[in-house]
Amino acid sequence: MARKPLMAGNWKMNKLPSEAADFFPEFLELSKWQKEQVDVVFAVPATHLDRLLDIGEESGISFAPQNVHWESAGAFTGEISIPMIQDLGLNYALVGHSERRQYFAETDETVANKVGTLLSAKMTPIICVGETQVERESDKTVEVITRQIKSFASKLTGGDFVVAYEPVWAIGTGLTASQEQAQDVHALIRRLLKEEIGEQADTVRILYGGSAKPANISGLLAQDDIDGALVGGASLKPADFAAMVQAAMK
Ligand SMILES: O=C[C@H](O)COP(=O)(O)O
Repeated sequence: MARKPLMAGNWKMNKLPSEAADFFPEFLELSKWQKEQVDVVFAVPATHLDRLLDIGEESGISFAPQNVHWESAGAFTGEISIPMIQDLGLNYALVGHSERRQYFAETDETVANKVGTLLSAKMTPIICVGETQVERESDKTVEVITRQIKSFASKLTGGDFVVAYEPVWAIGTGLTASQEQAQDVHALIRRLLKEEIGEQADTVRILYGGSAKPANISGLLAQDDIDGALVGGASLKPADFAAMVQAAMK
């Protein structure tokens, strides 16, 4: 089944709000991005979102928060709600990134709650899963990915969502999963989704993340179940991310 590729940048905690807009003219010029061919999303710090609305409107780029809370409002100091994001007119939100799981005590349960609230709000979660180096070396990759996918499966009651497979050992390390390693886990994720949601699993986009860059993106995108990428470091450089979006248009 042909799925429209999705190239997502994750800026993490980088760039100042006043610098953010400067990125896009160069990116658009270099990428010659055709929005009919590839979707482009940038997950940026929440402080940047409001400033980027005009660029999103003019270009068709989607902007997204890197995290949201599952409750709609209340006494949750420091958190951002899904209605706040929707009020800006945004559609995507990143959830369950391994850095949130590792440093901010995000659990399978909180990820599932966020997925449920986003889907109820008709938004599109980009749900991150992935094993650590210790888990891979002890042959626990299948077990961990299965647990993570099943943890939010009961929330998948309709609506669009994206899964990002990010082996934790490949994030920001320069180590990339080989095309075969990545394809094996992507195929596993699609099989697990099929058990939960049937044939709709064939329409779900599964992104690869972990030291994806211009030099390795084409090989990854050539795999049957790799429908795009979630890109950290290389998404901070207009020329690098432009080259990756171009690779996804071929
Ligand atoms: O969300 C993006 C990932 O954590 C990948 O980051 P990276 O491309 O810098 O390895």
